[in-house]
Amino acid sequence: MLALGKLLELTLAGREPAEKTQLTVDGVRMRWLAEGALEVRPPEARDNGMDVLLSAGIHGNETAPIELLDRLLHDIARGDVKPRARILFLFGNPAAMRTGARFVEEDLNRLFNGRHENSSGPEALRACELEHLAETFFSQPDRTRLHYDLHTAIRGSKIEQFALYPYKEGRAHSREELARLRAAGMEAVLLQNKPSIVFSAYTYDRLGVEAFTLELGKARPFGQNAGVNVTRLERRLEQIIEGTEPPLADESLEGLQLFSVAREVIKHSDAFILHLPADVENFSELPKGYLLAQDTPQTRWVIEEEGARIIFPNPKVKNGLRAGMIIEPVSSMAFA
Ligand SMILES: O=C(O)CCC(=O)N[C@@H](CCC(=O)O)C(=O)O
Ligand SMILES: [Zn+2]
Repeated sequence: MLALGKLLELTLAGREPAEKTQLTVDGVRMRWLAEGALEVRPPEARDNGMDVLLSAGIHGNETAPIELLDRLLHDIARGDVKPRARILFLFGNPAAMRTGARFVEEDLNRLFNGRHENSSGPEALRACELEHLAETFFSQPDRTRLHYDLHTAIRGSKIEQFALYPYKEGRAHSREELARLRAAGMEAVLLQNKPSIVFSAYTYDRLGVEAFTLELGKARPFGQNAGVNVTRLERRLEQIIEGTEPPLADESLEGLQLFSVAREVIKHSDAFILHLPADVENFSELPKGYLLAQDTPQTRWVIEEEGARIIFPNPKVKNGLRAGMIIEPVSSMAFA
């Protein structure tokens, strides 16, 4: 296999490849761009006009998606997968991946859309670099643009695999993309209703990409991901890359649950208390009237929404950051 197919090995070892560009037997060009960043380009005659950014390891301890991208890249380097799309593979936070930690100094996925400018640690520099890599990759005109930022969650979940769909004022969420997510095995989509500072929100908002954060299961160390079933996503990614995907208009949304964000719970101070058990699962239901969290001075989050659920509860985040999201169901009729 071509040495550049071993991007994960290079990244974990903190090494640069001796040769920065290599060609597969099928004439697919692989180009190492920076640490954890590799561009794959089909021969011009085979290029189908699609640009796909696949990122993982934005949180260093979320290894199942990293292993998935590693397998895809091996298959391309061996010539077993023959891309018709241009692809940018990104391993987001190599330093955190090397230590198996979510981050080194601060959460990389809270530093996009300009937030990195207020900070100077390793993650701020990396967020800036990732923005530039994505911007350059998506700078070619008149191409179809897709970004899947792959994650696993800190806790278990009542709905195992789901996507978060960023928001931009005046831009509609796409039914075809929802159908593609369903076909890729996602069981739910959370439709955001305000701008955000995560990586997928940057590519969606600033670069006009159809972009999503995908949650694939529970975070575990390398080699311990047998419980995270990414088969449907992996097959779909191969189809997207090879340009063999069935027409999206024919795909149904059946089985896809839709939610929207009712409220974000922001931790303001060290006095923040979250009234949930430590092992609560994502998508757990919250009854009306329930005191979910409190903070000073006199800030209380009491559940008012019908059918409310919690995702990503985390009282340990830094002050000023999201400590959970209260979400509510949305009818899929809007996309009928
Ligand atoms: O399990 C958790 O609490 C966090 C899992 C995770 O990393 N989720 C992403 C979601 C990004 C988004 O809002 O699109 C994150 O929190 O960065
Ligand atoms: Zn994550």
